[in-house]
Amino acid sequence: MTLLRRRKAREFPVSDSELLLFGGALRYDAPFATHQKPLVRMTFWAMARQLPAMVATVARAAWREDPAALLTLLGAELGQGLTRAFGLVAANRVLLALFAAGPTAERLRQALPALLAIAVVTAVSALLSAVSVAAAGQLEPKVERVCTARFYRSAVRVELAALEDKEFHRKLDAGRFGTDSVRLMLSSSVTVVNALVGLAAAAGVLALLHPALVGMLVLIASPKGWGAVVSARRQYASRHAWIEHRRAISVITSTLTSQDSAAEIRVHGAGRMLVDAYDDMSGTVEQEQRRLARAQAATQTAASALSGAAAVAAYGVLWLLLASGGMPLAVAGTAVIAVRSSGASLTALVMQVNRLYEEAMYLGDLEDACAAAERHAIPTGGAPLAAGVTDIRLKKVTFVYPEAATPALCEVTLAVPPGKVVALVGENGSGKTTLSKLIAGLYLPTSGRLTWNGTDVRELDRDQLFDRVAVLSQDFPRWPMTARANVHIGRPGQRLDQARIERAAAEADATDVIASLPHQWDSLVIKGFERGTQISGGQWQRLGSARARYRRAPLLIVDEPTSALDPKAEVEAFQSLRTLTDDGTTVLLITHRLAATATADLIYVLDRGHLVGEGTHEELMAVEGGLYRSMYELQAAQYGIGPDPHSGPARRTGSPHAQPAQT
Ligand SMILES: Nc1ncnc2c1ncn2[C@@H]1O[C@H](COP(=O)(O)OP(=O)(O)OP(=O)(O)O)[C@@H](O)[C@H]1O
Repeated sequence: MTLLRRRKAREFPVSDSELLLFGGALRYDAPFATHQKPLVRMTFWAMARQLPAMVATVARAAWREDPAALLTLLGAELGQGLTRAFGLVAANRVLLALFAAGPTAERLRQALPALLAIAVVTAVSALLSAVSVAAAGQLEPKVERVCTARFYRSAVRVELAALEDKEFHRKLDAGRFGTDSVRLMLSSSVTVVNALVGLAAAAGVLALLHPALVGMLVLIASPKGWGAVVSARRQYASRHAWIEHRRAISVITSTLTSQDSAAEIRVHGAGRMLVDAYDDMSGTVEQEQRRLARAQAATQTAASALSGAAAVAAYGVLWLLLASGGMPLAVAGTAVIAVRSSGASLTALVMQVNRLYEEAMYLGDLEDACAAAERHAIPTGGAPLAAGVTDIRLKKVTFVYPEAATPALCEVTLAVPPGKVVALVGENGSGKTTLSKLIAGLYLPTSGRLTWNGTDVRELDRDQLFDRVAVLSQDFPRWPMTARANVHIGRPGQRLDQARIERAAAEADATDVIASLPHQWDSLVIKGFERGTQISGGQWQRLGSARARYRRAPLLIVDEPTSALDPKAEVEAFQSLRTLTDDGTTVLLITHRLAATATADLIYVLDRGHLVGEGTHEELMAVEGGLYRSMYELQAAQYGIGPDPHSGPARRTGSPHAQPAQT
């Protein structure tokens, strides 16, 4: 340990190919990587000092989930320690009987009860070991499941605004790597406890037999312990170093057989260059492994030599004690057995302390992430929201993204009348998507008031609000599941209803897409798996639309719902949106296709976060020099159409906002 502590952290060579292809070693940018350097620099004894705290952390987690299993596990481990102590005492009795004076048959008869005791103790120890394995098997997955579920449950309830904070996001991301740490720590803790109890049992028995024997145990075991610590630390540091080279190798080799790079690999000759790079990088790994093996062999030899010298010294003292009559032969024999069995416990202890310390860091991340996620959680409960109605109003709503210099929305005042198609238009970055996210309750206004049915969104029960909203965003999730599950996940709280799924697909014009899949609804819409297939962007858009329709929410927010559709499908998609209002659904439509917004009941025009116009298409077109009119005319000129698009069915009602508010 001192050896590694005194030396500066070893720099491992980077191959020429890594320099050429990656500009140096290929290091992760992931949050867990930040632990690797401190871990390698940490001394063994500093880690060992934290051992009680680490074992206590994992014991607390286990106690919370299954106290009975934890007690069984502890009992079994302590019991094994006791059986080891009894075993040594019994071995001592056997040796006493065997070394006593008298005929051999008599001595054997005298040793028989102790021999039987050894057999019983061995059986009990095996039984306790089985109990320990069973209890650990019950406890480990349970503790892992509960910790993981707690983390993900907290993570999915975090306010969207909190996720904008890079530091918070990093913390949350780091938590993911701690989800299996608690299980690994539990298993390491069991080994550590087992080794400690074993060592304590051996030391206790030896102290009872003769105080000098404890010193002898320490003397012989110390060089072995030193060797184990140095080897474990070196192996650990080396693994972290060559893992970077391994990673670089696997990044390269994965491209060699990939379909995406197949053409360039052949035509450009990239394959030859990458295979040569593989050779070069593997050489670096081999070199590091050779160095490690030589260093480990040297340490092992030094530890064995020291241990041998210590053994000679200790056995010399033993000889003197025996010769002077200060110690019976049987006691010396027992000491030899105890020393030999303690060696294995010591090595296991050293190996697991490193492991425990590393996992404790990840578990610390998990605890931090859960605590942070709970601090930023969307509140549960709040004012109830009446069913169905979607009377939504914004009064002087301003919204600034965390860490943003300027507001995304400035003092926006508008109303979303129920059962209408309301369009949000404006140039890129004008605030349309942000506004829709505020209406959906995903962000809370920085200032101003946003109400649903007269209640401020800050006071509302947000779960009830979410329940009233369906979202079809530009970048809607493409779930790596079956086509059926991709639609059903739109309303996961209700029982899967195949007839409703098919209706939603028909409304979204997705029936033909499903029919064309190799296993229809059971097809996995992800490539590389059995029943898996890849579908096009437009087909995905229809599946996403089916999901939003399956949800059947009073407010449907659609953000560029047709960007991947062909022209015919696009016209049909906009027409079918209008039919949704038949059953009172409010549609909030965000699109740059102004021919489609022209048929909306009400259009809001945004410009750099400000509301600069509202009204029907005709009203907004009547505003000379207005933003809407200029945008529309620009698009119309491209397609050669006039001011009245007639591209979809006419609105069935007049404008709810007769006053154009172009500013
Ligand atoms: N997560 C974010 N963090 C910080 N700023 C953001 C974030 N999302 C959007 N913005 C900024 O807020 C402003 C409004 O963006 P928003 O996405 O609402 O515009 P948009 O009108 O929907 O644009 P587009 O037509 O390109 O989809 C832009 O200046 C954008 O850069």
